Amino acid sequence: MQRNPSHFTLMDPQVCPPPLNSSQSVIGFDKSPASTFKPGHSRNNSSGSSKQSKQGRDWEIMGDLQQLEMCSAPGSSLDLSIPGICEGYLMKRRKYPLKGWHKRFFLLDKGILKYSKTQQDIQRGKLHGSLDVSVAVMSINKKSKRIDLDAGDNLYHLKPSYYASSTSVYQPEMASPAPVIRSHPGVTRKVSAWLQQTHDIDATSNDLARCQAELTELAQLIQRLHWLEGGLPVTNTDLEMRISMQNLSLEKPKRKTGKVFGHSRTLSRVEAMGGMFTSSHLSTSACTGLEGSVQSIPDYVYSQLSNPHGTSPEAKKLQQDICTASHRVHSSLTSIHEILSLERERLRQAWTGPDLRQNTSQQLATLCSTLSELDIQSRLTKVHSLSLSSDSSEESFCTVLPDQSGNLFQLFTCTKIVRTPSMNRHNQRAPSVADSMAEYFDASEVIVCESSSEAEASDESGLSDITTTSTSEPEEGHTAATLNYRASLNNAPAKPSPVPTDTGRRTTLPAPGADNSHIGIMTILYNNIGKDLSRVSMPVALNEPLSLLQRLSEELEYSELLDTANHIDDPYERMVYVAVFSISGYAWASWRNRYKPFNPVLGETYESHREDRGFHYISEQVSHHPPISACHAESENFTFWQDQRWKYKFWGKSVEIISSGLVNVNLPNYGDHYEWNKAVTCIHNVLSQQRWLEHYGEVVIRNTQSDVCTCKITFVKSRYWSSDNSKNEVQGVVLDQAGEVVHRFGGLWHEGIFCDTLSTPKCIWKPNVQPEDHFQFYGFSHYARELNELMPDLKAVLPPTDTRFRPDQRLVEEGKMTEADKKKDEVEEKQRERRKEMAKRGEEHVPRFFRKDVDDAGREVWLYNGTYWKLRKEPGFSNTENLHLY
Ligand SMILES: CC(C)CCC[C@@H](C)[C@H]1CC[C@H]2[C@@H]3CC=C4C[C@@H](O)CC[C@]4(C)[C@H]3CC[C@]12C
Repeated sequence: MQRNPSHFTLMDPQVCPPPLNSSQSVIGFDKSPASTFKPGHSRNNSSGSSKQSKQGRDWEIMGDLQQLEMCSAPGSSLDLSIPGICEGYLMKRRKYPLKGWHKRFFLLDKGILKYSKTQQDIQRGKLHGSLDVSVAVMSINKKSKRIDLDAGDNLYHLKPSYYASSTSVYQPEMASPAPVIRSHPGVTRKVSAWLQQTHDIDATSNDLARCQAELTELAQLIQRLHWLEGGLPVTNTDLEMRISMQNLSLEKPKRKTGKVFGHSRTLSRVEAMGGMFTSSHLSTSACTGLEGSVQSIPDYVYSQLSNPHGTSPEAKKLQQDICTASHRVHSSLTSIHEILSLERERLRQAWTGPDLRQNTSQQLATLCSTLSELDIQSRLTKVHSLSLSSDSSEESFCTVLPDQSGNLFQLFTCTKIVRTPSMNRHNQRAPSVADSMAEYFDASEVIVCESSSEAEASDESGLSDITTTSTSEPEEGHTAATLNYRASLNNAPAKPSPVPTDTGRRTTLPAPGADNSHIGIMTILYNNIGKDLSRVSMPVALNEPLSLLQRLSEELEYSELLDTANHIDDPYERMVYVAVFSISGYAWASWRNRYKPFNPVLGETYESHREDRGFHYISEQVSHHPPISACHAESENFTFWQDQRWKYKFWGKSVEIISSGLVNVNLPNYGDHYEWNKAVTCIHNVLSQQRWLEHYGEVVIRNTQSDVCTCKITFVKSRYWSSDNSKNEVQGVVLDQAGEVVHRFGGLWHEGIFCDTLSTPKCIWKPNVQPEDHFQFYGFSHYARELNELMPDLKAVLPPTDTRFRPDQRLVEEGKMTEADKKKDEVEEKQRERRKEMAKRGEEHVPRFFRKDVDDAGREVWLYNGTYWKLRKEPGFSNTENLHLY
């Protein structure tokens, strides 16, 4: 199996500046072991380039489109002109509303792909969306003729229209081989703008060309003159050779001869003169009279030529021509010089001017990290495809990446990971990029990651119909409604919080979050290709001081909504409150995109006993393969439980997190049992610092105890123009048995939800105000800051498996990153040893506080076994046998 990235060609060194090397790749690259980047690749090596040989069965790497382009000399058959407009119908996948493939008119112009329902719409400027292809990662599945375009902020799934439906019109222009797309992302655009302004440079090159022509003319004239005199062509070497043959010295002449040979004396004559010819003949007293200086050979020739003695009229004419030509050359060169001086001055002014000076270093830093990420990303994809080359189960997926300059594309293979039941356990394949992302996010060993084609298959099978919604496109109706909800929310009076705000707990963390912007995420993945990633320790600087178990408990931050619901007699209104509770659990996402939670080790627990809120919560990591966190909370007003497992889809720039466990709530006063799925969480631009999170898809809430009503909530995908107003929209309806809308509500999941169909329309929920210094402290809310606090009274009663005792997480909280890194390795190593030991004994880990069960629909669920709080009370964890995980 080939995993060596060494034959990777990213750019042609002859034409382009070479890509950054490891030490340059990321500005201020960190010193952590995981981030030492050793590409060791040789450039311009054919094995990684153009139309790469087949990798595996269906795999093909087309690595060097850009090279072809760049190397093509003027006049070669390759067309280097700016591509024209490319347009036509394509099928675009959408899952909500009207799930399926929809025919859309696409237009690709200057690297921007726009689409609309019809050509007329595009012409009228009525766009449905647009995407900058130059910044997108393109995956091509040759078999199913599918293209996925992931531009970080936008994700398109496309296929030619004639594949999708027989009724659709065949569009030859779209079916023809895809044109090589050249585009101009940010910097290139600026440079080209600069170049366009410098028209004079073009004039300079014209001048130069003219100069060259004149010089050629001059040379011809000289030669003609020479021949006219009956001589042979003269060159420096020629002359030198003859001089040396004559044993002539070019040194200072010893004596001065009064005799001056006329210009018609040629070297052939010199030769003929034999010993008579001395070095003094090279001293042209007629020209310089400088006895002591030795002329250069061209000077000599020139002086000979310019000697007017005994010239024929024809020779005279030639001399004149030579002079005129020389003058022309001189004036051309003068004007070139002037232009260059002017340009130099312009550049100097621009450089010393405030604009550029201020921005340059920042721009450079961004540019460098973008370049390095692209570089690494491309290599990673390539290496990844190589690592899978012996696996025959992949389909032909081809990833097209923009190169550094953004002008051209490089094609690499990506993979389809076929999901087989055996994959959940001991599978033998090499880790994939997708897995790597999964591993990276939760440091687990194997997570199933769907490829796009598989996602489609699962779509079509109706499986995860709701949860895999990745293209819940915004509707015009949504916008108008959201505007109204927003206005209502703004007008709604600020409600005093029903839970006491002063909890007596800490309001800040011991230390601010470490800056991790220098950590190249792709670099980490790249460095660990081919390794078992569970054995690779991720730099702890990427972690926030909370574990996923604690993170899940954050979904109860607005538990008062359930308290209220448990006292509402009207089932429809009750449903509204349950729905808004489910939305409130997503509010954290607008502030938390820079760090990842700690992945709990198997058997890790976390309790949250909130007397102020009237509930107690317990959670446990019940499975490591696949990672499953189970939790359970109880209060007099509700019971809340869920077991979450998630899959990742890595599209090249964004990661979609698809949770598969259901969330459950019981309201004891009415005997209700609500259950609902989770929306998809998407981390856009995951590899860069412009990362942002979005939730989208449809969530359906059912009451398993009564079919009086159901609720549908839509997390609307942001629009392509992505103004802040169109982000984070959410809207829902409560439907009665007949499917009639009883209530409507909506708003933004980070700003609040308004319901206008209640007898008194009202704002149901607004998130708590974020602390002012939240950016400094991991984006944590007041609530999140309290989660890892270890008060002395708690310390005495907690089991040693509680997350609060995790030493690495505690060190991160204290800002001691180096120690934390070391401790994290130890904790992970301990977990591996425990696993090995158990395997040796043939034992399987049995969770302590949860048991596996099967629900009415036949799904595997993890339910609380009711022992935690009892044991905690009697005999107390200090008197029980506990696991010692850290
Ligand atoms: C590059 C890194 C540092 C970016 C940050 C990644 C963050 C945003 C990712 C990493 C792990 C992710 C979490 C993994 C699992 C779940 C459970 C699911 O039911 C809701 C989403 C949630 C809670 C995810 C939210 C986003 C998350 C926290």
